Amino acid sequence: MVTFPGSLDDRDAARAVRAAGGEAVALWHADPWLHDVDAVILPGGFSYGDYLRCGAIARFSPVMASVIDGAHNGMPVLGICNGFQVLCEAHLLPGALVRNDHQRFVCRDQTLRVENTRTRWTSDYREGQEIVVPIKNAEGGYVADAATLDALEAEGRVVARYVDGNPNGSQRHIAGISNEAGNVVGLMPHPEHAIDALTGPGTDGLGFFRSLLGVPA
Ligand SMILES: NC(=O)CC[C@H](N)C(=O)O
Repeated sequence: MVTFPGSLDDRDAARAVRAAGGEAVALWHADPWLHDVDAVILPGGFSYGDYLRCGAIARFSPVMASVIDGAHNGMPVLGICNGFQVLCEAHLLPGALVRNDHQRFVCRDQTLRVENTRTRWTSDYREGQEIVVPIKNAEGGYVADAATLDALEAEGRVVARYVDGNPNGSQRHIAGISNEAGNVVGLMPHPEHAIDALTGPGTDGLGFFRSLLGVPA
């Protein structure tokens, strides 16, 4: 997983990878070499202090040129929260994330419905499964033009949707989407904070990391 200046959840993402049975490799924003990893996670946080727009500066980090190349060649990439913002800024995913409609930072446990299990990051879930993971952001409202939203729905690329209330005004309650090939996924809530019943709302988040490893539930 990549650390940008201002990343916050890189170590939790690494811990989630290890908890799922994988090996976590630390990547640095200024180093374009991906160290032969099999997949990349862009973690949550406040890359470059959220200046300009969340993710807008991180998108130009040296490492992102390699991530973009890899993503186009089928490498699995998961962007969590700030990572989702970076993926949209990098045009690996369509649309944008804007300030929450209520203009406040939100931090709570959130129920999601997993809508698409045919991605590299969601195959461990059942279609329609409801999971609870934390959400914590200021700019989490997913927006796109109507044609893009219709295409995402028609192609089954809405990966997860908010249930029990929309925490940020996201259009069509979208919590996460994938690219056409399903190797790139962006998710606003934080599955890496729900991998240990002792500290999280449960272990529902582990499925994202297990999916990648093909570990059966
Ligand atoms: N938890 C996060 O990754 C926060 C993302 C971003 N800094 C925001 O507030 O929207």
